[in-house]
Amino acid sequence: MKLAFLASHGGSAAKHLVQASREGALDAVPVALVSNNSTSAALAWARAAGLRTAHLSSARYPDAGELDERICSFLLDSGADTLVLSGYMRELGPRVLNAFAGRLVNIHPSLLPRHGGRGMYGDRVHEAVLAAGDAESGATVHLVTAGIDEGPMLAQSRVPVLPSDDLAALKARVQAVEGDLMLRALQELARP
Ligand SMILES: Nc1nc2c(c(=O)[nH]1)N[C@@H](CN(C=O)c1ccc(C(=O)N[C@@H](CCC(=O)O)C(=O)O)cc1)CN2
Ligand SMILES: NCC(=O)N[C@@H]1O[C@H](COP(=O)([O-])[O-])[C@@H](O)[C@H]1O
Repeated sequence: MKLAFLASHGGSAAKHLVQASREGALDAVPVALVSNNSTSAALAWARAAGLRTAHLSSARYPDAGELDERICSFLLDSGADTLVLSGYMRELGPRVLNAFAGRLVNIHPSLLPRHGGRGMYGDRVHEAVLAAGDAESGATVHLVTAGIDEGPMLAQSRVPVLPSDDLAALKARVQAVEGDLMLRALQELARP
């Protein structure tokens, strides 16, 4: 399995997968990372880890079709056969979706289908969980399809929501389970 990643910020799940690959816990070779954020920590650690990297964004390519093509070409040229979204905050276009159909996964910081869809990302998700008074939250790994967060779910990990929780506490508890959840999902995907 040749892994590529898309990340907008820290790319923590991607970093966990790279570490697992290096330690032999995942039969995969990380090859590339793309970010829409030129100052993202993900671009920095990916470069340091020897991955091919690119900054590809709507600011550089305002035409959505051209951006989709640029991302797709870069990923295919890297030799990637599997694509992981690790906190990527933009809608993927049809070229990337088609090129990696069935081998394209995303991690979302809630128990989908609750608190997902357009506009639901990052801290907004945890704020929605707290506002709804949910007794539990967690993370979901799902296959990525055209509709935002609508693809088939591959794995979920549940955490309690405590009465004392604020945004930071809930976010930290959810993020603490994301890396191993993504690893479990990729191990399943890698199985022959
Ligand atoms: N075609 C698809 N593209 C993406 C999917 C998907 O399922 N199908 N998943 C998302 C990941 N994601 C949540 O898991 C997500 C990310 C961002 C948004 C969103 O509303 N973004 C805003 C812009 C936010 C910003 O730039 O800071 C927007 O597009 O208006 C929703 C869900 C990734 N892509
Ligand atoms: N809808 C997508 C979404 O909200 N993804 C979430 O963004 C965070 C990225 O953090 P990171 O960049 O530090 O890994 C993660 O918690 C991930 O689940």
